[in-house]
Amino acid sequence: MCNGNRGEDLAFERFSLLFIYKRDRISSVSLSIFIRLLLCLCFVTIIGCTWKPRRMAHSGVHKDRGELRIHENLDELGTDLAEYIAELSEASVKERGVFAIAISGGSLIGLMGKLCEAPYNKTVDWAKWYIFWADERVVAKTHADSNYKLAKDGLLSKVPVVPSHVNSINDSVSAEEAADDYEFHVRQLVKTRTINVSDISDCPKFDLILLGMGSDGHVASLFPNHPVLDEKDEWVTFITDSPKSPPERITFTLPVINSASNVVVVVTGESKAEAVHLAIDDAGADCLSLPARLVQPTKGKLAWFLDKLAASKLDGSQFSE
Ligand SMILES: O=C1O[C@H](COP(=O)(O)O)[C@@H](O)[C@H](O)[C@H]1O
Repeated sequence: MCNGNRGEDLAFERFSLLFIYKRDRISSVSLSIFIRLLLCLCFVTIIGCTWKPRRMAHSGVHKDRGELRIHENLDELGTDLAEYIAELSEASVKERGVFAIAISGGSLIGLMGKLCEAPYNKTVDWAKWYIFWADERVVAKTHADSNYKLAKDGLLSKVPVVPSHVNSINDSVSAEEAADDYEFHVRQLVKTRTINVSDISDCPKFDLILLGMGSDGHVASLFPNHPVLDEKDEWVTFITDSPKSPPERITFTLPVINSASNVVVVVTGESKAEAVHLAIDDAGADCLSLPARLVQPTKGKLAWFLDKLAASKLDGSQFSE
C-alpha cells in the first residue's frame, strides 16, 4: 500500500513538473512571438515615418532609346541621380573591386551634388572610384572653363576619393598631345583592368559614363556635323574648333562611349527640349546624325535623366511604363 501511494505521488509530481515546463515553454514562446511582432511594428512605423516616396513625374522604357526617368524638378532629379550612381558603384565594386566612372562638365556636376551629402558621402565606397573625363577643355586646371576644376570644386573635394585615382588630362601641352596622352593613360589602365574591356572590341568598357547635352544636341565635346563623329579608331580625340568656347578640347569618341556598361545622359531645362525630342523620338532623318542620338551603347544600358521641362516635347506614345 505504502509503495502504491509513493508511486502515485511520483507520477503526480512528474505530471505537475511536465505541466509547469510546458506552461513555461508556451509562455516563453508566446513572449518571444509578441516581442518579434512588437519589433516588426516599430520597424514598420519608423520606415513609414522616414520613407519619402521618390517622386518621378514619369518613368518608362523607350522602345529603342533606353530608360527615361522624368522628374518634377531638379531636386528630385538630383536625389534619383545620386541613388542611381551609388547603386551602380556598389554593384561594380562588388563585381570588379573598382568603379571606373567618366564624368562630363557643365550643369551635370551641380546635379550630382547630392552624392556629397548623407547618406552617400558615407555609404559610397569612394576609395574604389577611378574618375575620368568624357571630355575636357584644354585650359589650365585652375581656369574657370576647366571641367576638372568644376568637378573638383563641386564634388571631388567634398568626398574621400583617392587623389591618385583622379585621372585628369595633361593641361600643359597642345590639344592633340593631351588627347594622345590621355588615350595612352586609359590604355594602361585597361591593361591592368582598372577599366574593364569590351567583350566585342578592344575598347575600354567604363562602368559608367555620365554625359550632359547642349541645346544643339552635343554630348561630351562631340558637336553636330563635326568630323570627329566619324572617328572609329581613336579612343580619345581632340578638336580645336569647338563652336562653344573654349575652342580646344579633348573628347572620348563614340566607340568608347558606346562600349560602356552604363551611359547616363542628364538633361534639364526648356531650352534643351527640342534637342531631347530629336535625340529620343522618331523625328525623321534630320535627327539621325545628332550627337546625342548617336549615343547607343552596344551592349550596355542607356538611361536619360530629364526634368519635366527638358522632356516637354517628347512623344509619350513611344515609351511604356
Ligand atoms: O561644353 C560642354 O557642354 C556640355 C553640356 O553642358 P551643359 O552646361 O549645357 O549641361 C557638357 O556635358 C560638356 O562636358 C561640356 O564640355
